[in-house]
Amino acid sequence: MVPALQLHMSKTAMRASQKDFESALSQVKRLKDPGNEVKLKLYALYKQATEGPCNTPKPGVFDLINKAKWDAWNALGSLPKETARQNYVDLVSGLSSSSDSSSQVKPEADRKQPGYETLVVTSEDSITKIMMNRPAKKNAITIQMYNEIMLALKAASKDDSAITVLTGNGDYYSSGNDLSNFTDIPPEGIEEKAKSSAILLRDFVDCFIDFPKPLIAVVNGPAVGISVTILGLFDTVYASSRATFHTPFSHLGQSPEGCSSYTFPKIMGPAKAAEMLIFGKKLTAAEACAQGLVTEVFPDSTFQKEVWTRLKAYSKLPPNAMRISKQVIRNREKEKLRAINAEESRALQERWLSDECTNAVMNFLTRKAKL
Ligand SMILES: CCCCC/C=C/C(=O)SCCNC(=O)CCNC(=O)[C@H](O)C(C)(C)COP(=O)(O)OP(=O)(O)OC[C@H]1O[C@@H](n2cnc3c(N)ncnc32)[C@H](O)[C@@H]1OP(=O)(O)O
Repeated sequence: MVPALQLHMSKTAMRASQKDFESALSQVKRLKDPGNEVKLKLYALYKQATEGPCNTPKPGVFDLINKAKWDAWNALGSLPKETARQNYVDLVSGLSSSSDSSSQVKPEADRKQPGYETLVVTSEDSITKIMMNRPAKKNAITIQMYNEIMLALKAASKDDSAITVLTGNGDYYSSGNDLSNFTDIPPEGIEEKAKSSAILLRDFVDCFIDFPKPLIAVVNGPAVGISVTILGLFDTVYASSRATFHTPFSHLGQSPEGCSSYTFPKIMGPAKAAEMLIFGKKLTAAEACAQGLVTEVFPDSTFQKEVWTRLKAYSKLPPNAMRISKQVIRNREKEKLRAINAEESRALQERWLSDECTNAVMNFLTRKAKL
């Protein structure tokens, strides 16, 4: 870029940002109480934007409020003042843009793409959003929903959106595989059912392995089973503080899928992965974040606003650069992931024929067992 033009552009951007910052400062006074976590975030960004990195002495352990403020500011490290100012403006605009603070999203009937019964698929602001839409069944994934998610991902890989999001409608992200999928046995028998389910599973997970654009999970509530395991194939995972992460495979007489037998030990180390995948330990959002499965946790009260503000900003980045970056990060693992997916699907095909699995599913369907 011509240096003079570059200088002009950056000065304009900084001036605009300073103006936005001042208006955000007055806007923030009119907001209803956004809760302590957001207030701390606002405080930290304000201090960073106006004074730069925190270099004041750390308050004593009993000075709880000032220590919390200092920690929040100090956590921003050497974030540049301009970026802090911009983040402050984005956060305030997200907080003001909608008065709806609930985690339930109303399906956007007017903008939704036709042809899906179990999903609401929308494309707006260079973001394709695929929302699982069986809230009364906790977004349990039926055979139809697996097929529709694959269709939606294939369409999103070719549309002009820059990023793609998977999320859930209602209080759950997803309760995983719909256990009544196992009851629809074809005339060819149970072996045939297990075989076709293994093929479906392999094809479904391959779609995530091969997805070419940045893929983001917006985990709006508890996540179970396959909705958790495939998170290792996403590029970013944002979670509400209400979300939990649970893979009760042994309880169900089953074994891990979604390449989690490979991605989880890689992400969180073998010992933590084994506790989740073998013993079914349920993680809170904070624990999942500490272990690297989740990118960032947001307070439930501001989850939708904060996440969508962030995603709208990301979706404005150059789309080709984002795609190439993803390829560079992921491509060398693709063949390996496909082989792991095939192996996990084969193991499950056998598990689905076991007494352990049949009894666990029957117990759930006859309401003798719940997680
Ligand atoms: C073909 C490819 C296979 C890939 C392999 C995948 C494996 C997995 O994903 S394993 C994980 C399977 N999921 C589960 O085991 C979860 C089972 N569900 C539960 O334990 C509970 O429903 C709950 C803890 C998720 C929620 O409990 P609660 O808040 O008490 O709500 P309800 O149980 O009353 O649920 C409301 C409604 O939704 C139905 N439902 C919820 N989850 C599922 C599910 N996974 N499969 C089928 N149906 C589900 C539940 O039966 C209720 O229905 P109604 O009784 O008709 O209201």
